Amino acid sequence: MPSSDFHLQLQKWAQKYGPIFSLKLGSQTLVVLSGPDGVKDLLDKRSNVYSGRPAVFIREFGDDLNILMRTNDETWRRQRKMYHVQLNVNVADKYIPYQDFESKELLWDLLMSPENFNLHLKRFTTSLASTMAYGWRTTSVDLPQWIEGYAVAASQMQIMDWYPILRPIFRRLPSKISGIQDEIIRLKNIEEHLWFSLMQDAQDRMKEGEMNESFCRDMLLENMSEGKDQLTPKEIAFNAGHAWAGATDTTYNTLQGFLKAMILFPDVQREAQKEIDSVVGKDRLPEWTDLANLPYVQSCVKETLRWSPTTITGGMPHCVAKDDIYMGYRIPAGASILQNVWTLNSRVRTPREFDPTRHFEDRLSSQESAVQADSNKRDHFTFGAGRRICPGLHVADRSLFITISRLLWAFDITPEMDASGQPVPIERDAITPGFIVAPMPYKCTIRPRDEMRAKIIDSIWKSASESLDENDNYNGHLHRDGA
Ligand code: HEM
Repeated sequence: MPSSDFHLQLQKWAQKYGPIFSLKLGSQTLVVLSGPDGVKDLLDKRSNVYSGRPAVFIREFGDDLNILMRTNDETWRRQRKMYHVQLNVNVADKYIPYQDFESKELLWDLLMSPENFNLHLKRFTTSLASTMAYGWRTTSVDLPQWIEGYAVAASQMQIMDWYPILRPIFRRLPSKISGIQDEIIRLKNIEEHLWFSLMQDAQDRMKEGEMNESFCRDMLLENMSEGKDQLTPKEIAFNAGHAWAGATDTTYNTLQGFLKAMILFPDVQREAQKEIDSVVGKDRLPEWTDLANLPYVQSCVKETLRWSPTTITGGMPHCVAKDDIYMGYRIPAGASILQNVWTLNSRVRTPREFDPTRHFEDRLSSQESAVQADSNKRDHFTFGAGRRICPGLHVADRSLFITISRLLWAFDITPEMDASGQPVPIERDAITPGFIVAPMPYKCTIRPRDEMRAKIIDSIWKSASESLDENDNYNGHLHRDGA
């Protein structure tokens, strides 16, 4: 197993062994799907047996309420249903006022200090996620560090995933030898306390009559009505927390990929700006309602998700519930099923070219595209598949279109120049290691396209920020007015 560029090794193996092959990790089997048909035939069509999650060791600490990791049991079904009810295509528009507002601040931040573009993108995505999850904004980028702590602890314990037989021994190790167990318990306690206090805060604000929409508030309201699929308070607290976590890095990394593509493919940037100028004009920002009239920009969003997939191996593997046969191969019960997203997204002609025209005929939303009967026509595989497909994809579609169209309307995005006037080179395919990846840090120059646009950004942000209270938070009118 390579310690870096795992996706490239998977691609090589797919070229050698075909669209389905397996790896033996200790005593465990990992089946790798690298072709659209395998994804459709197994994860979609046989979703009754391919929708579990592998029993990774870290799940044994705490109550296993992280929906991404939980297997598809009764609790997952209720948790997932709540996501569906609150984030489906008919209700996803309720978050547009937040996307509108936060993207206005993003434009203004970039106007003021473009050299800090990465920090601004991070604040933007974190704040967007916290407003959608809880209804309050994040004005700084000091994220809870325990999320990263988890990733480190989980990777240190990977051997226990490959050899489950070692788990009882590991659990008996004195903490001064293992140390990791204590660290995980500490992180779990921090997490639990945080999710509960945030939910409590949402409840307090509801009592005070606050009107702002949020996933947490809407779950609490939904749960008050009679129904057989009630969630416990702890399940609500964890659902909200994991919506926040699920929405943050994914959107942040995807936007970093977009800016990088614009530097590397200036003709695409110009073409998209031309479309925006002819449809939207100079005097106003693009809106979600412009989607149908901006096919090239919508194609840029699709191409960003294809070209720079943050969930490069599908986020978290699925797990198969019983022995199965596919294309003559036996897939054993309990095997993990990994979506080789990098390879799946690279099956097009000239895959490392950022070419929105390949999506030009495809006006489908991410959800519609992901369930197309002809799986070869799917725009990309970055949101996963089957019953575990990302439930936040309608919200993500809106966040990405609103932000990308506005960045293109407002700015020219170009490479940074060195002292001799030459562009600082950027390695096209360099990405961070891990399972949720981002482009390796790069430099770029972001300038308003003209003086008038700079003035418009300034005045739009000034008037938007008038709707904030003394704590820089929404004052409750934001949603109702859509202002
Ligand atoms: C560009 C943005 C995003 C990308 C690329 C992305 C990608 C993914 C992927 C690949 C999965 C696993 C799918 C599978 O197992 O087949 C997933 C799961 C999930 N995503 Fe997203 N996501 C994004 C945004 C969001 C947002 C905005 C939210 C919430 C508002 C969200 C919430 C979740 C949740 C809760 C799960 C776990 C679902 C389950 O295991 O049943 N994601 N996402």
